[in-house]
Amino acid sequence: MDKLTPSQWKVVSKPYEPASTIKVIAGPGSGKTLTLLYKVFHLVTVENIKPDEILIFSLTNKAVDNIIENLLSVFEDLPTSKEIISQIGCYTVHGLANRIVVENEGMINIIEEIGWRGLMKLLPPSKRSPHHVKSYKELEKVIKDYKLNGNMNCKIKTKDDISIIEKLVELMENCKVMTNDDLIIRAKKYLELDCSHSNYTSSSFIQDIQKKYKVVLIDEFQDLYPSLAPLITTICKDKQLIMFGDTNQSIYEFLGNNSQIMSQLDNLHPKSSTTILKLFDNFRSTPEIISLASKLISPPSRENQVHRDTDETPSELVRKLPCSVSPQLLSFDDLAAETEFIIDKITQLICCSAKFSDIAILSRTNLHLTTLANVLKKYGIPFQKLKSQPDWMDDLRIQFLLDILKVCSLASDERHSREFNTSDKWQSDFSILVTMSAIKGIGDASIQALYKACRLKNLSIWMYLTIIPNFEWPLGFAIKKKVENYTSSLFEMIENDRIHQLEDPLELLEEVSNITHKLNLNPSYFQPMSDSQSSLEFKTHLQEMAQVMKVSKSNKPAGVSFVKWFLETYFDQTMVFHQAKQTMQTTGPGTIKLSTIHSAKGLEFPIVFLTNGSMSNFPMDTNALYVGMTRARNLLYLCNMKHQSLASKLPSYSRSIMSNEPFWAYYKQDLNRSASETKIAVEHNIQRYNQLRKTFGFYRAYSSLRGCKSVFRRI
Ligand SMILES: Nc1ncnc2c1ncn2[C@@H]1O[C@H](COP(=O)(O)OP(=O)(O)OP(=O)(O)O)[C@@H](O)[C@H]1O
Repeated sequence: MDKLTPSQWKVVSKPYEPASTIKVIAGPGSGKTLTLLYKVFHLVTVENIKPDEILIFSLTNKAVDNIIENLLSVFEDLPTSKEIISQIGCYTVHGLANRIVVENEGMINIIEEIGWRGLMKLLPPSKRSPHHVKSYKELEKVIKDYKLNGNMNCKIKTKDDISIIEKLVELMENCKVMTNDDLIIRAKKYLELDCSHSNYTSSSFIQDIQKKYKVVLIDEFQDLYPSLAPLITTICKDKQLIMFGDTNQSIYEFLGNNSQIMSQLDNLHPKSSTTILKLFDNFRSTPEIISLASKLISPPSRENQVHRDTDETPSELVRKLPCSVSPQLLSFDDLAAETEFIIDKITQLICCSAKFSDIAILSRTNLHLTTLANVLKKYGIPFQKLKSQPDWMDDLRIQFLLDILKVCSLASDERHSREFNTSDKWQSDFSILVTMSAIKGIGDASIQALYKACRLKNLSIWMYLTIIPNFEWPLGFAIKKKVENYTSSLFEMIENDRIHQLEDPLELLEEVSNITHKLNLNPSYFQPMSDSQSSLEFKTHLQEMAQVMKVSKSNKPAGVSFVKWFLETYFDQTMVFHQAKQTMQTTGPGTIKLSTIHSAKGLEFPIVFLTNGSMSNFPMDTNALYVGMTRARNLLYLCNMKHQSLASKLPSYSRSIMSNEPFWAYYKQDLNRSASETKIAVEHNIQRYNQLRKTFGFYRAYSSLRGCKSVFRRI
């Protein structure tokens, strides 16, 4: 721990005190995460706080992954390190809420794109006009507004409209379909249920939160938004709350103003038990990068100023020496010119001392990253997309398979409880509507007529289809045939309870894929997945899903059906698996990282390309730009970045990066790499680059690159 600075040590050594708050304000690269990790170490080894009395949470999976991974190295010298870490509670806010709700309600559905599209089918055509709700995204917003405010979005205002939305909300309720906001509200409700006033026995996790945890650490407090406040304040009250953050890196303002929740957290414990500390240093970026990035942020406000108790002064801000290369601001006429510049620059860097794994390309949109990924692929440059969740979970075809699994599992449960009037009797409806909506030829009118008939008979859709003779169904002959095909494809799984007998993940996946194959699905429902790479991509995603199923199988408790266990826990299991896989990938030959700025939060890279993509006419949000810039340790290239604070401060080109030997010596030292052979290599590197430049055909791009010609001439 001797490497901690005095200001970091001040945070770490502050004694444990119940019902108190330590707020640590810390700029990018100041060692916030490192200090949090050592704080946990100190709590366990010096303050006698047990690991299972510590709860850490953050908003993003990335931040949580980062903490878990680094805790291992902080505790590695202790013989029981793995055991200690497994006892510390480390969650995203939604992961924690999910655990509370699932422990109390069993399987729930967090609604995704395919679910919203299914719900959209229940809107009468007249309500799907530009004057009403024209896309599933709009429906999502209308329902969110309705649930939050009880009143309607301006597009839906008549009584008739309201009753339609009410019915959709009721369907969601019955089928335990939740948005992320619902999840948070529901978790808070369970936390507040008082055992003494009801028959309710709180789950073990709730008891842990209420009674066991003594210290709650929040990383990246600037990411919290107002609707999380009730849950978070309930969890943190009367514990020692230690929170780390930097308001300049607040990039979730679209979810609500961070200052609202912060004022509630700031006032959670009495002022006399609240300490504000600050970390000053920047260990990450070169002074050149920091100097440009600091132009974006306003000077610290009085409240955030140096705390009386700190030993250091802000003048100690930058720990690294100048590197002699300034960040470069470039503008391009079109996307092709920008991407060719990036490829050319990567070629130069790789021909010097950089590895692919040193480089990150950050953009604000996923769409732009996909374009860049295609270009990298074309040039054979290895890359990896950093995502908050793995690609397979975003694949609509996989979401469909998961929905079929849910139909089978839930409808089979309903079959068991037919005699009893349990609340579970409707739960399969949502997944049935979603999956039926994807079948070729079953139109919205049929779906609506069927759903209405089920409501009239007070039966779930599956019960209606299996109990009521088909001549009573309010459907035309051709549609009846399709619906019959649907029920007969699923019949064996549900009515004979085969779904709960299948214990082998691959067998289960095979059977459910066969069912899907029989359903004659409408390919347009799964757009934009219909291109030539699509089936290869699907195969990869299926393999990844199968791997997660195997992990799930390996930790399934006895006496629970595999499908139930998998559906309840696959989200958490996937995250563990995803994280392990990303760590493994860093040890290979190296890949360039592609990431949105949001997904790159909390990470650092030796070289960063920050691009605004096709949004070049729109200035980037200041905080997002600040976060992006401060991910870079040594080299920063800003492409098409329009911002008032940067425009007039365009630095001139630095000398060619390839022949800048002092820089490469600096670079290797910064990354603890051997400094030998730098000198001999320069000529050779330039030759190698020239060869690659010819192979890649950069001369063609040369004429279309504006502002970059000078770089080529100097080589
Ligand atoms: N006391 C220290 N001595 C040497 N290096 C340090 C020290 N503290 C932090 N670092 C290094 O500084 C870099 C940034 O640290 P860290 O990732 O913890 O910063 P952060 O404040 O969480 O940044 P951000 O807010 O941008 O996520 C890391 O490479 C870390 O190892």
